[in-house]
Amino acid sequence: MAGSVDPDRSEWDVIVLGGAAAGENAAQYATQFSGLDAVLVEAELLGGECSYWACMPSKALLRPGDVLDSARHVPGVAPLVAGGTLDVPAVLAHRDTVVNHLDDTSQIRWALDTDIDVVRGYGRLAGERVVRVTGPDGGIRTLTARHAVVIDTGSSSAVPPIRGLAEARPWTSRDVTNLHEVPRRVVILGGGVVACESATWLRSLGVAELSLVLREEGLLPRSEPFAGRLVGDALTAAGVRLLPGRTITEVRRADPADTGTGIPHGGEVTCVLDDGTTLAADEIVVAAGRTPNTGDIGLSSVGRPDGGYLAVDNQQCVCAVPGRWLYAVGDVCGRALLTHMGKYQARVAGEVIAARAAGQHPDDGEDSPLNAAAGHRGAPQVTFTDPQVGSAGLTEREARAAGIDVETVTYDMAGLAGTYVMRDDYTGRALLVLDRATDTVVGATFVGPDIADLVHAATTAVVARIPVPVLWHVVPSYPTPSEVWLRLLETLRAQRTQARTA
Ligand SMILES: Cc1cc2nc3c(=O)[nH]c(=O)nc-3n(C[C@H](O)[C@H](O)[C@H](O)COP(=O)(O)OP(=O)(O)OC[C@H]3O[C@@H](n4cnc5c(N)ncnc54)[C@H](O)[C@@H]3O)c2cc1C
Ligand SMILES: NC(=O)c1ccc[n+]([C@@H]2O[C@H](COP(=O)([O-])OP(=O)(O)OC[C@H]3O[C@@H](n4cnc5c(N)ncnc54)[C@H](O)[C@@H]3O)[C@@H](O)[C@H]2O)c1
Repeated sequence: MAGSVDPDRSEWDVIVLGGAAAGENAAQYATQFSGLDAVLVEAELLGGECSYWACMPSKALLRPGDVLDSARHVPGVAPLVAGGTLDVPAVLAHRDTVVNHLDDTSQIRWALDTDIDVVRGYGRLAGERVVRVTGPDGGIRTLTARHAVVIDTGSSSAVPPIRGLAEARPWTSRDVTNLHEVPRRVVILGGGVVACESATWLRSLGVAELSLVLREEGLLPRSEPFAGRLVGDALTAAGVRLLPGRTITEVRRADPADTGTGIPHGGEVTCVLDDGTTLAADEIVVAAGRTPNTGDIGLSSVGRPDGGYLAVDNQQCVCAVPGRWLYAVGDVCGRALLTHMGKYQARVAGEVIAARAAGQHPDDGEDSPLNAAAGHRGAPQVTFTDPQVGSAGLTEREARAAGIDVETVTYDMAGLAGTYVMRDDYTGRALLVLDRATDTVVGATFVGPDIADLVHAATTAVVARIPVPVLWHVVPSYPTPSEVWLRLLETLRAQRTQARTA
């Protein structure tokens, strides 16, 4: 579907460069009650990476394996699924439905229904409040913003400079989320979130030989160490080979080919490891972090270096650009590479833009609704592995690095009535990180099946700085996994009593 606009129009109040979910939110929040108008400039598909090549397809691929595994551990249900495997074509067809068959018609319709215009093409800044767009036909349009430009150009898979790797045309997150053929043997480079989630669905879809090569000693290096251990134990039990403390030094593929997204990009791949051993596979997946899409968006035209993450203040205004007209939201800021955090930043940026356009000077005090510091204090994340890993706020390591007087408390998630009735093999653990000085929770991590929804309570506790004595009055329902909060408080009290009497 084409964009909406009069091809001769060249001026809007707000221009959003990059039409992912965060950019859509920035446009919506800037315009909805202000009388301002906005345009989204999008080079590929409105909705961005999350909708088509990241969160949504990955969760569609993970859910069937999760359900099957749960069923295998519920007495009375287990015999119904014994020996069963996933219907792979049906799983991939459902994934295609979830990504709208890579068609953004419904997103364009949402934008137009919300009175937000869309220009298709690749945009670059060309001076203060000016964006130059190269359209699909090669034509160039110059757009001017009366008030603000918001950058939401996102990030792409980083491909490390390993000899032969780029030439071998490895799968990136776009291929592994949009796979159309399941390779028999796969090597994954990386041990972070993309590596662990991809390993989980590839194994459930039937990859026979799956190896993870990670340079750290444990998986999920940004999480609490016990999270990586529990996910690693489960992957190993599922037959995945973990190669911790290893890197790939060279990749060889005789016949790399542009076969299309999610189809093996050629024949056999040979990976040479740093200990001299080799791994043969039908595909290699690079899951080695992200690179911000800032190398070719005209930053030098506004006095900023091309490339790298964009430093922003707590109202998402790009630092060191005079006049407070340039904002950035989402992965390009490098603050938290998560869809919900990008959208949160966008809500703040949009309202700040509307307020400033109305001649106001929006309060940027720490707990003001127009300051994004509070939300980042409790930033939540769920990694949809088996077991899931959910967290909010700081890890113990981060809290200590921030100079906090740290106290921790941990509890075995299997010791709860709510998890006991859930399945016959429940394994999990919870950890709270507390600030002794304020007696508040500054971080929390939960690991276990179906813990995703525990995280929001933790986010609330961290963001609202709820004191521990008040948390005693926040009563969890019985029998649910939320009872872990009560058990953590009881354990904390016992620890403190013991420390006083020791
Ligand atoms: C496999 C995978 C799974 C993930 N799962 C989750 C999850 O479950 N939950 C979660 O919260 N996060 C998840 N993430 C992270 C999430 O996808 C990103 O944080 C999110 O997509 C970032 O959104 P964004 O707004 O920064 O931009 P992006 O989604 O990266 O999109 C940027 C948009 O800008 C466009 N663009 C770029 N340059 C230009 C230009 N010059 N002109 C015009 N348009 C341009 C692009 O075409 C694109 O549409 C996952 C990531 C991956 C890789
Ligand atoms: N469920 C979710 O919320 C979800 C799911 C997927 C991705 N994401 C987001 O996407 C982002 C990207 O995920 P990711 O897993 O790619 O990144 P990551 O930062 O989580 O992990 C990157 C991994 O690659 C390794 N690595 C990096 N450079 C390397 C090199 N040169 N050689 C060898 N190994 C190297 C790192 O050591 C690490 O193990 C994350 O920040 C995450 O927030 C979120």
